[in-house]
Amino acid sequence: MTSDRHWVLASNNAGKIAEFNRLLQPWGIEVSAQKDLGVDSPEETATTFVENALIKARHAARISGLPALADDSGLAVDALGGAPGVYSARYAGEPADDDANNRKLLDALANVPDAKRTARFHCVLVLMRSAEDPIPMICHGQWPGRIARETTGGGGFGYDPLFLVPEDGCTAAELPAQRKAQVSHRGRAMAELRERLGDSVA
Ligand SMILES: O=P(O)(O)OP(=O)(O)OP(=O)(O)OC[C@H]1O[C@@H](n2cnc3c(O)ncnc32)[C@H](O)[C@@H]1O
Ligand SMILES: [Mg+2]
Repeated sequence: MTSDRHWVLASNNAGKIAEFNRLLQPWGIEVSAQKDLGVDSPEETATTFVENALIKARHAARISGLPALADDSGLAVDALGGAPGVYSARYAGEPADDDANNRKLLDALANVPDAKRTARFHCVLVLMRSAEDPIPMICHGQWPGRIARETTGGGGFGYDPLFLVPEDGCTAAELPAQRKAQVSHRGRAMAELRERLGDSVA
């Protein structure tokens, strides 16, 4: 297990970084966002969340010399055969634009009835103790929900304003940050990581 108390967070997404800072706060580990350590974003060339997360973690660990935590995540919509999936960030093209992605998703689902608008967020986390770590720790969280017919709410990021959370009766963008951190795909993956790290974190 890692004993290093300073990790690099291998993400450039401000929304994710805020969620990780909240989730990691009780762990007693200092976490730096990769850009604060001069680490750029690698190209996400793979077709799986797992491989893209490995690419991000390995790149950040190599350049920073620190243990690296990466998240590759996305929205899988059943009526679209799992799209946008690993391409969620660039669904409407590059550079990534959350509003354009949400508009494209609404257009794609325009003729899909409510009962068939089911979807889930996936989050794959990778923790690499070093760039050469031969046994990266890989955790997966999922969050089932439904795609709304219009955007609602100002919190979160990405597809949150379109993602209806059945138990809460609102979109993810309307949830308090603390609640999203508990129940989301990212929160669930982090809970798995926390459990597997056991006594090696506070
Ligand atoms: O690669 P990094 O730098 O971490 O940032 P990114 O935004 O490019 O991250 P991904 O490649 O993992 O793409 C994930 C996309 O999936 C969507 N997404 C993931 N988690 C989400 C969440 O909690 N709420 C809303 N949308 C989310 C959102 O569009 C993200 O841009
Ligand atoms: Mg990305």
